[in-house]
Amino acid sequence: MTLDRPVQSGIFLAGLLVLAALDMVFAPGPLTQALLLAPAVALLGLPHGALDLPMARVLWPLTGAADHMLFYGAYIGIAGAVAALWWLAPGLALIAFLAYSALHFSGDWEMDGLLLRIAGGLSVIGAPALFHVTDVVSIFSVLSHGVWAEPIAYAIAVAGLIGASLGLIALLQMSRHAREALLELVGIWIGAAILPPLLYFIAYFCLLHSLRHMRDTLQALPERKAALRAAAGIMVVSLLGASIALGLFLHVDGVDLESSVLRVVFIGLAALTVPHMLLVERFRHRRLSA
Ligand SMILES: CC1=C(/C=C/C(C)=C/C=C/C(C)=C/C=C/C=C(C)/C=C/C=C(C)/C=C/C2=C(C)CCCC2(C)C)C(C)(C)CCC1
Ligand SMILES: [Fe+2]
Repeated sequence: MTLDRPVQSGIFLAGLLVLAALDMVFAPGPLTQALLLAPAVALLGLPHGALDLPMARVLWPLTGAADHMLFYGAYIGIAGAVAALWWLAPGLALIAFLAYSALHFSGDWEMDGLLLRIAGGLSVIGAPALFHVTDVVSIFSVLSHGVWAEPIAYAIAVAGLIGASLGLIALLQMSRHAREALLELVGIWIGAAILPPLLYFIAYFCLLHSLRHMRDTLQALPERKAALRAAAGIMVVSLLGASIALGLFLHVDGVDLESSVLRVVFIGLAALTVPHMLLVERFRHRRLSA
């Protein structure tokens, strides 16, 4: 299966339709949404990061156990430093998370030129806050323990507006790239408008970002079967880590289930994103200059 661009856009749009139908029929509350988010991210989102190990093996000659230990240590060390920032300065950590996420997600439109790249990155993060600011503020409050949740949500709504304006400018230029990106950007804006933020995030992150990244990375890796085997091992370790973190929040901290799930998912992703981004950008450069 080649999973070309029209297929990728189609999977995303079909996912949005399914989630919209689910939302209309069952109207899941915040706890159910969080309980849908966790397995979706675990099954469809985490694997794209699990390919970081095979990617690193292409970037550096990780031959023996010592090289691997060094890589794991650096990866977990960086992720741990980000998690510590959430502990020490949750408001700052949330701002940084949203900023570097917009940058990372903009890579999904890398092939469409700078204007659409910025439009995509800002729209993904800002669109839900523009339509559902109260829901976004309450999720941010859980993540940042209430610190700056409201101004941050309003700030990303403004970023979303800028993203939409840049997208419109790009569309008016009517380039081939703009036409290809059009369906995805329209999907993002309609999805963010009609779906609760967490369901919208499942559709974008699991069905567009993660699938596109996995397809591009697997195509660029020399040995796909070995890469998938390595990624499977990493998945097992990551899921074990996430379960331990969830248990700690629930039993040691006594936080309720919904808040615990939101923290494990988003703070976990925030921590993994920094080493993930560093690797992805390096790999991208290598691919482009090859
Ligand atoms: C290799 C390795 C590993 C693993 C790793 C992994 C597995 C990774 C992953 C990674 C990943 C997987 C990443 C991801 C990312 C994500 C992101 C970046 C996200 C973001 C998000 C956001 C930003 C959101 C926002 C919001 C909210 C929160 C609410 C609603 C609304 C909105 C949507 C706006 C380990 C550690 C084991 C070891 C060492 C080595
Ligand atoms: Fe990613």
